[in-house]
Amino acid sequence: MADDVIFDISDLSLYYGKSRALANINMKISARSITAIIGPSGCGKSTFLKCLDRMNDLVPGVKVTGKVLFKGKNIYDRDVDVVELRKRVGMVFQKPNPFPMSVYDNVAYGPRVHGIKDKARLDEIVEKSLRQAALWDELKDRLRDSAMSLSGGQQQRLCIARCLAVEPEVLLMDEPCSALDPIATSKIEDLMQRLKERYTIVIVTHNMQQAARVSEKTAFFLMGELIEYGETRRLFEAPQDRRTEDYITGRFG
Ligand SMILES: Nc1ncnc2c1ncn2[C@@H]1O[C@H](COP(=O)(O)OP(=O)(O)OP(=O)(O)O)[C@@H](O)[C@H]1O
Repeated sequence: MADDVIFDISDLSLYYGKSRALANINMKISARSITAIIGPSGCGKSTFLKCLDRMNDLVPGVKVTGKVLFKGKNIYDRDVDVVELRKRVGMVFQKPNPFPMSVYDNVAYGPRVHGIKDKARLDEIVEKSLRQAALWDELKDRLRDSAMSLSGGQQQRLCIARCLAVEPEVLLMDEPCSALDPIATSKIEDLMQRLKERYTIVIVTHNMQQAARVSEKTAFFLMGELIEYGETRRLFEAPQDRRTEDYITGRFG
């Protein structure tokens, strides 16, 4: 359904200096669904993800060509406010990276930066965000504790809550479970299933079982190219490209 497309990417290429890390990517990402990005190390998964909120702008010598339409507007246009873009498109990283401050202050950080000062309003946002991240019951009596005292899985859900606090539309997740044990991983996966009713999620994962479990669509990247993209079940059960088949059956990667 065309009206469900939130990102429409065309002819996207990215160069680090002279070296091309992404080559002519064409891809449409559906709203309120989970899209998984898979592929061997160095194929450009993280680079691609970072193109969706212009995090690559921070790397010196980067050149991006092509278009990334977010709800119809090219985010690489000159008039785009990158701070506003990153509010709408949040990022969760591989290693949980809470700020060295209390649980409450971590979640209130973004809203405060965006000008919300009222204590009652902040309390409300913190509770709502922690509830959405399935952390409220665990942490409601520890709001003043340091975020660094939480377990790795709790820290990662706190980072998700911190993203949700500024009411984004998209969550980009770069291997969000790679530092977590299976129980914490399954909590994050459950959480993603609940969040996709309201948010668009794009997840980079090395774990093909995870891609198969959580996502509606999967994109397979190889050496900066998008080799195959489609419905997750179809891609894993009946890959159309030999290279996809080789990768998912473990023949290389
Ligand atoms: N800041 C950078 N400067 C120069 N080259 C970079 C930079 N970041 C990534 N690259 C190169 O771009 C290519 C793609 O890297 P990227 O991190 O996107 O791959 P990946 O698929 O996410 O890898 P992994 O699964 O190992 O995290 C690699 O060859 C990498 O060395």
